[in-house]
Amino acid sequence: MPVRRLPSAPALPHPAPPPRSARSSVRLGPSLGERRRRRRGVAAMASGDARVAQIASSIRVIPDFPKPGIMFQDITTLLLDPKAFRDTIDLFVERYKDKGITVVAGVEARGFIFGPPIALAIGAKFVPLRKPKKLPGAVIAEEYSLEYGTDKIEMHVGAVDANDRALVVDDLIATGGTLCAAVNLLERVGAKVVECACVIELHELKGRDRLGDRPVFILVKAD
Ligand SMILES: O=P(O)(O)OC[C@H]1O[C@H](OP(=O)(O)OP(=O)(O)O)[C@H](O)[C@@H]1O
Ligand SMILES: Nc1ncnc2[nH]cnc12
Repeated sequence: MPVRRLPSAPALPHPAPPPRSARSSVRLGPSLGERRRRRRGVAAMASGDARVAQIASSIRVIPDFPKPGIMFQDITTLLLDPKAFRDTIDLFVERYKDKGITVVAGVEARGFIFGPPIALAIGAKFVPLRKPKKLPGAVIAEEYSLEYGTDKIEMHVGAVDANDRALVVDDLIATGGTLCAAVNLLERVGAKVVECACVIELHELKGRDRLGDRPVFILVKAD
């Protein structure tokens, strides 16, 4: 299998930060990490938590994938960095552990990476929202449009009910179509959607607008 070379994508994008003592206390313009993130199309969301900057710098951006013009936010490099991965899960768990959430719904495929560890840590069940024809039982389905195409997600009937308080987890919000479809599935069975949580927001695509007043929590904003 030929290996595709990605000149703009570093193999190991996690240079160790300099020791605190080596950093200047006076900032003349953006930090080196911030300049790197901006060059690569990723900006840390101003959350005030130091862990977010490291998470942002661990995400690789691949231009023109899967189509020309798309800046693909690749979270697989975040997964290569155990500290960044753990910090990502911890930040979500810290936010949701006392919110009475009974179900974490993860969207295929990348919501299956972040959703289950959050669900286990907060003592909630995990429900996979899957692409069509993958779930064996009776399902309800929602169609939606994407930044690069259309798709559908399905949920098992009976997995979630009107007594549930739900958290929807995915890696990224772009146009908001996927999260909107996920929220619709949960609300159709009467669940209360407490919040949607994503690692990355492509804020220029205004996905939040599509979700109306449903709250979305994100760690990293990308251009
Ligand atoms: O906000 P939206 O415009 O709906 O886009 C966001 C969705 O797009 C990506 O998944 P994708 O559909 O590429 O599927 P995959 O995770 O199976 O590759 C991403 O993981 C989100 O689920
Ligand atoms: N730019 C992007 N990067 C990664 N996943 C996406 N899903 C939709 N747009 C995306």
